[in-house]
Amino acid sequence: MTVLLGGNGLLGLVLICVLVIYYFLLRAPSIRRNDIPLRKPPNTLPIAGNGLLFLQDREKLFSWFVKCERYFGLETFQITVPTLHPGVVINDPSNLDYVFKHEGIFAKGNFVKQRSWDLFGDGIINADGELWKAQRKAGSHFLSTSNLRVLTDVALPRYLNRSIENLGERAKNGEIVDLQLVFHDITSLLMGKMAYDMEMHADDDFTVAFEHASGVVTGRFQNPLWFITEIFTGFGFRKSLATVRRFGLGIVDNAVDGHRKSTESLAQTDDVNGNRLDKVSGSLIQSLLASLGSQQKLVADAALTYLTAGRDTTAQALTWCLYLLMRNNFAMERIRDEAQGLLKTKGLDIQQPGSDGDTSSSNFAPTFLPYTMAVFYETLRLYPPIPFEIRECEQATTLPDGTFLPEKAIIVWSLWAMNRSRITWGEDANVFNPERWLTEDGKLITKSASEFPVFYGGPRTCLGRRMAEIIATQVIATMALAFDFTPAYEGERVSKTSLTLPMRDGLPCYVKNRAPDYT
Ligand code: HEM
Repeated sequence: MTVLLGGNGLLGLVLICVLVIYYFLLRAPSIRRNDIPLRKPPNTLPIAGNGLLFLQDREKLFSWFVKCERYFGLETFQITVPTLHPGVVINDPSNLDYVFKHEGIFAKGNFVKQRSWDLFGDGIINADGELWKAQRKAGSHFLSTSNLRVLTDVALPRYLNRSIENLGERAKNGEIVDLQLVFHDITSLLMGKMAYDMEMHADDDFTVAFEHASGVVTGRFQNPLWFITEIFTGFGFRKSLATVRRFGLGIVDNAVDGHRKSTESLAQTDDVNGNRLDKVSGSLIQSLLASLGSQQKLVADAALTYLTAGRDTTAQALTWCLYLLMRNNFAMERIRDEAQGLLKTKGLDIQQPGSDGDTSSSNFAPTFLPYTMAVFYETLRLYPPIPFEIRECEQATTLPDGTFLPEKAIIVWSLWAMNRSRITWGEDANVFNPERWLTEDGKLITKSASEFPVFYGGPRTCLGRRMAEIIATQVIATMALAFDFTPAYEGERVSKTSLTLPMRDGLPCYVKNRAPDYT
């Protein structure tokens, strides 16, 4: 025990006392199915339950969830962590469907909010009721069809072409390039400009601080005594939070200032695309200001939550996608064939980049590239950017499989494990196989949210799915046509501790120009 707590004997003693008090005084109210207690994972300890397991490295935890899914199949099983309310793990899509459809019963609850409050405050991910509605409405306005057209026609080609030019130069110099940073920069610039009318980059102070804070918050879900250990270890966290908060308030100040300036002088130029982009710029933060009023801290929370929801998830998905494509050259070649074929049918030999974009980006819209979309979905299946979900029962309820859950019970599902289920995905569930997403005549197969929950489901389904898909097909197809990528690392890549799924140490690779006209 003392080893677990970094050799601190006093903390070890505190932990043992808490465990004993918990065991004798606060034992869980019962979760059951047909009046029988649920099965527990093998190796569940008498007092510590599964608590020690959650202190492990996340890769081991991911594997444990996969092992449990193989062991229990679709059966809901119980987990116990000292000091916490009783919990279950679900793997059955019909139970998940029930969760998605009963938002009022399965809330984030105190369990999630207490841990993530420092980072997200009342941002949409944590908000309920009117606060949630107001932020969702602002987001729907930002992600409207007309704004997404500006993304496709102007913003994305502009930032993607700049990135391709830059990569082309670095390729000529034989540099090793971290693709995770490249993708993060594209999504930072996109979200920065369109949502907040600010120039944002992947390596600015805020991003580094946010990643650090996100890692600490994730640790809180694994360590039931986080509020004690953070007294000793939380200095870096508090520093990161201060940077994050400063940045959030900076977004709000910039928006208030920008709004004043733009209403003073709405100068239009002859640059039609530039004008289109300028009209959309900052539309998310302006909508948030309009709907949440003058509460600066609240608007800042909302802005930061949208930023991580939109920017980090998408950049991470692209990173894992290129990682998988480097390991599966057959898929890279098929993407190239599909993209070339599409350009030929449109009478374009190769897309013209480097002109600050603003043209032809809709060539690579998701509907025209089913194979590329299949690769993207297969990536999200194997590397879901949000790998775990946790909810708390606001009231007692019974799942479709007959599992009774008392009020306050915790319900967990691991997308990492569900997406590797042989029952749902077949014997080759662990294998990267984009074909599983296509019909015999090459059309994209759609899956229900409960079978493929990477974008969540029900009323709180991801608002930015369409945006992510537009960015994905455009970036993947363009990169595949422009460059050959070779790994500059050995072995497999894993993720680092975070609420999402960043790749640990990035994705370093060698880049070679394919089409000379690209640079
Ligand atoms: C591949 C990329 C993406 C994935 C896998 C993804 C996944 C998810 C998931 C799983 C949730 C539910 C989170 C929770 O409440 O626990 C969610 C919510 C959300 N996502 Fe995404 N997302 C992606 C991209 C985006 C983009 C580009 C945006 C645009 C800004 C966005 C905006 C949101 C918002 C606003 C919510 C909160 C919805 C609500 O609570 O009503 N997402 N997303």
